[in-house]
Amino acid sequence: MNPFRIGQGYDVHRLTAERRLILGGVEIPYGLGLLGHSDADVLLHAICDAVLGALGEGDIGRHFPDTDPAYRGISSLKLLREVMALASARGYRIGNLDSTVVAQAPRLAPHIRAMVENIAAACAADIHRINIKATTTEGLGFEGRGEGISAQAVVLLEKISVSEELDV
Ligand SMILES: Nc1ccn([C@@H]2O[C@H](COP(=O)(O)O)[C@@H](O)[C@H]2O)c(=O)n1
Ligand SMILES: C[C@@]1(CO)OP(=O)(O)OP(=O)(O)OC[C@H]1O
Repeated sequence: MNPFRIGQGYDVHRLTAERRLILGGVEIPYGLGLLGHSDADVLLHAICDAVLGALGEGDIGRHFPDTDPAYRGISSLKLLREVMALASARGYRIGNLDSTVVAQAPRLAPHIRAMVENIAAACAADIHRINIKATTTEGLGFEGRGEGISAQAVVLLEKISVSEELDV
């Protein structure tokens, strides 16, 4: 049985007026927010896709269709918890998770710790297993023009050993 599974995820959402900006489950004060069927948390969507990829379970749209009213406005932390329940049912937990948010603005550094804590809690993982980076594109491309925000994530899932499950 393979003790490790690796996955990657990528997502983009458009910035628009009259939406709140939510990244990593943290509401960030900004004049614009991300457009989507859910809360459009682009970072959590990339992470969900990375976990689903590691499990060989397709992508977020397959599990939570954007045609289903049940997911309208939903907190993406709930989606991440559901994805992690699937991982746990298969006997996997987060080995480590690394991610990058690409945003020209706002400045995300002051919010990274709260995002890490939210993601660690949703994944039932130690905060030291979760890393979030932020970068601008120096004004280049759609993120640089402030039209949208993208995020990328890579996750390593590790098999929970039987002895650990039994706590012996
Ligand atoms: N939205 C952002 C983008 C970047 N940061 C922080 O600034 C550092 C430098 O970014 P560059 O794009 O100029 O390389 C970056 O490493 C982040 O720490 C940020 O907080 N919010
Ligand atoms: C998260 C879901 C939930 O319906 O909707 P959106 O917020 O539109 O996000 P996107 O990444 O475009 O598609 C995935 C959907 O599963």
